[in-house]
Amino acid sequence: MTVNADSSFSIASSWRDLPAAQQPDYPDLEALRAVTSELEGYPPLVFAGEADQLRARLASVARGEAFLLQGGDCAEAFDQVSADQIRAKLKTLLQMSAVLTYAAAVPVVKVGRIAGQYSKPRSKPTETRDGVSLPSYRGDSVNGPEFTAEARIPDPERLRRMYHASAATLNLVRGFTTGGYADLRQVHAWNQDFVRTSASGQRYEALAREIDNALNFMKACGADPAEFHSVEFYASHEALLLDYEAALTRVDSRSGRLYDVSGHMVWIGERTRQLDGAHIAFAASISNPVGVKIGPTTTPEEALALIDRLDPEREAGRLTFITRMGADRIRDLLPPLVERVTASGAQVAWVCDPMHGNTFEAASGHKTRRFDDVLDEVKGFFEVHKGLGTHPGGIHVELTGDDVTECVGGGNEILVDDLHQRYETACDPRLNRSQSLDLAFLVAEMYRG
Ligand SMILES: O=C[C@H](O)[C@H](O)COP(=O)(O)O
Ligand SMILES: C=C(OP(=O)(O)O)C(=O)O
Repeated sequence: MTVNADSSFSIASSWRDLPAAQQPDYPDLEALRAVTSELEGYPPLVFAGEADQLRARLASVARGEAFLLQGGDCAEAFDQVSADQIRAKLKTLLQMSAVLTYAAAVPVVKVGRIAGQYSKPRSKPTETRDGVSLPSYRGDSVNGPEFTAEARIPDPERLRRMYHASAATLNLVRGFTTGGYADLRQVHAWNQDFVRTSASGQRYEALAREIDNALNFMKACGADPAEFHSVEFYASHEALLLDYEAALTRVDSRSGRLYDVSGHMVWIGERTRQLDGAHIAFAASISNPVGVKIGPTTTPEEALALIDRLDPEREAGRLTFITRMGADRIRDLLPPLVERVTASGAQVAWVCDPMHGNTFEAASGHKTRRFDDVLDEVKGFFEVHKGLGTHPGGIHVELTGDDVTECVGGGNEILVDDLHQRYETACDPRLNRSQSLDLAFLVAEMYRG
């Protein structure tokens, strides 16, 4: 949408008159206003031109020419903004991307759930422990995870901390991805601490040797393109807290369009994608590429209505549908959606989130997911698209670079009894590094097949 600077405020805030689900109940609205008006004056975290570039990359995904790898924490946490944590996540994504690019021979668009993924929609407004009920933890951008009444009060100061944590993360990500660390000649270095202990690390090492040989061959032929020395990497998060997202929405001086400069891509979650709600109105007002989570209750009519609202011009790259049906339902629920959307002429990118439809609570009380279910949902996703002749455009996964024990199964099998060992997520269970690499190898096989 093109606007002039004067009217941008009213358009960026048109969502304010609409019902907004999952917003914090701030006790002090004056304090909220003070923080958001400061945020309005802060520098953008990303540039509109970068968001446009990602939009062009996602258009390739929608057209069947590239594959999206989108992944990162379920919930980032302020106390985990450290070089080690950020490097570990990036390393995992780079390794997965190397596997997919080389083994599936497809360009991979790399997008982190990173530098802004601090807000969580919750199923229940309260959490009860030993008979005591407190407001649910909604991500570090809202309240604290500690189970005390004080920590659970929504505090607008946390929005400012989210901005700074995102800026620091993005700064390091930019350094790593353009400053030599992501050079393809580092394929072995990304695996260094991993190869001896894990089967997936060893499998990766064999693939890295092949990549090395290919690079040497190309160099000997005189080809050493710039693309091998840095990577394009983009940041995304759920646009959940509309006060924050709106405060970071600006008019692009080049085009007069509105962009949410808190991240390159934002998505609207399964719990906030109401057609007449504030989140969809907000997403419709910005020009970033946007995603929408599509869960098992989505009807083809709803999917088409979402396209009308968010992608009225039917431009490839603008809209990504991130499906999260559950392994046992995807084969039944996805085909009618894909068929109707394809028949409508829309060019959405279809991406599979195999995490959110497969969560269960173990007897120990840990929320977990079975690696086999995750894999089966991705398999179902590929089967459906193969059957319909459409493009399985990518995966969207919750993962970490650390050796956590949050999801069960995988090559280095984690048992239900192991979950307590390193269960560190702030919200939902993530694949660890070994499980993430296992998944990348299996997805590469499916893609090739
Ligand atoms: O990550 C997604 C949601 O925030 C999460 O699944 C909600 O979890 P809950 O059902 O425990 O609230
Ligand atoms: C909340 C999330 O997912 P969904 O909206 O699909 O439940 C998420 O991806 O963090």
